[in-house]
Amino acid sequence: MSETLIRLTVEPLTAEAFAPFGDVIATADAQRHFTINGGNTERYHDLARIDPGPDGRAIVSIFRGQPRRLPFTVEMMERHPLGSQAFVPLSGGAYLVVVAPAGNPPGVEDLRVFLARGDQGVNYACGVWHHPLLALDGVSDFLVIDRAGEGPNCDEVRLDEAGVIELGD
Ligand SMILES: NC(=O)N[C@@H](O)C(=O)O
Ligand code: NI
Repeated sequence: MSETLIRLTVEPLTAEAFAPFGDVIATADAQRHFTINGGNTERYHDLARIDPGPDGRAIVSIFRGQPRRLPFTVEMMERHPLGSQAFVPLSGGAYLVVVAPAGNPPGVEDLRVFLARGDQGVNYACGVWHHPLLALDGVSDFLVIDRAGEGPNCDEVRLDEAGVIELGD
């Protein structure tokens, strides 16, 4: 395995940029919102395509992530071939999202890195490669919606070349 460490570019998370990988769950990106409850509440409607697959069941969990130290070296990626996986921050801190298109195992050149705000969630579409949770600002809770059911639903790959994430210039 090469010892090359490539510095990865970090992009701000936007629905447009993330569209090839899934959905951004945020009020600012709602295609549709409307007032309910007699005017008390605004519903930001249908923000993500939750896909537990034909034989699965959507479940809701909470992940309590320890903060990652920067610079962070991305050495592996994973995917869930049988269902989507959504992360919605509950603690309000920023976090990192590292993804690559579904399909063949990615190389470091295929990685996209996004810095997500604490008011943005993400939903990885079925089979999209991603790095496991990368919380930044302290111990962080995330509501997670993904699949329970039969069959292996987590493939992991090690990258031939690692990528390094640093924030700031
Ligand atoms: N393994 C697990 O449930 N977590 C990962 O899928 C992840 O994306 O954090
Ligand atoms: Ni995952």
